[in-house]
Amino acid sequence: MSLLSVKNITMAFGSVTAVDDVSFELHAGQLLALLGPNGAGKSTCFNVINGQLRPARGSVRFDGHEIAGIRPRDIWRLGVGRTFQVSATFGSMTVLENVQMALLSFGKRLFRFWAPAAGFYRREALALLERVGMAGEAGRLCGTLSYGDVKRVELAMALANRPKLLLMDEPTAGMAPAERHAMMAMTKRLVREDGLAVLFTEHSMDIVFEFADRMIVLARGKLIAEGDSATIRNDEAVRAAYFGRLAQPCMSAGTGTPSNVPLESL
Ligand SMILES: Nc1ncnc2c1ncn2[C@@H]1O[C@H](COP(=O)(O)OP(=O)(O)OP(=O)(O)O)[C@@H](O)[C@H]1O
Repeated sequence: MSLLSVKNITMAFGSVTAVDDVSFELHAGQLLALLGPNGAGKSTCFNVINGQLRPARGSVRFDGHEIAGIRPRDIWRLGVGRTFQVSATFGSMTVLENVQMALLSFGKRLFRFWAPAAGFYRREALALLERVGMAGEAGRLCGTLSYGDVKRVELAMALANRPKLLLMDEPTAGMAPAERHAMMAMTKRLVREDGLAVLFTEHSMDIVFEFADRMIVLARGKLIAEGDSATIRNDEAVRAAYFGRLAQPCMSAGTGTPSNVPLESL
């Protein structure tokens, strides 16, 4: 059975239908890429799933619960985590303290009265940092880390909630090529080892084709294709609506780095 089942969701802003009757499924232990050109509706889809937007129509079922329209915090509590494009860490706190804060935030709901005695989850925080390859940097201030290392800490923080589903918004944006590769390899390991489900947006097609188990493609709010990399590469609708634009590689918003590589070169 699917962990996440999105059925016929529609979301409009005035006259713009940002997401138009979109349905897809995601299973535990899968890495699913949500693709589409700028303005296709990817962020809107994310925001519907994490509760920031209530869809006009449709259903979002997660782990046996209908979550469309319920509060983001309640969705988070059910096990939907999220990483953001903008940094969510405190630069003046250490790597360890940032992760301890995330654990405290989660722990409060389970051990509200025990939290002060919990040693601020030092051991648990170190274990999470170990998983993302950052235990050796535990004592450093987050503000002194490289961009790629901040992203690793953010991943550890997102894992503190023990999510079953992680939404990752352009996890490799702004990273150097080697960092991008390492980040996605680590994410894939978590997916395989923990049975985590990951839904991610990504403008770098080389990353998507290398790491995603499956991909879905939106164009002007509609889901136009779904499948593995071979299916997506050869899909005429995708080439026309999305990859056709790659003949002139565009720049990824905010990063100033080339966001796409031509389909022909993959
Ligand atoms: N809060 C809003 N108010 C009005 N229009 C919005 C709002 N959010 C999104 N839109 C519109 O909905 C459409 C889909 O936007 P969305 O941000 O979901 O696309 P996207 O695929 O995430 O784009 P990008 O890759 O550029 O982030 C766009 O036409 C956008 O202008």
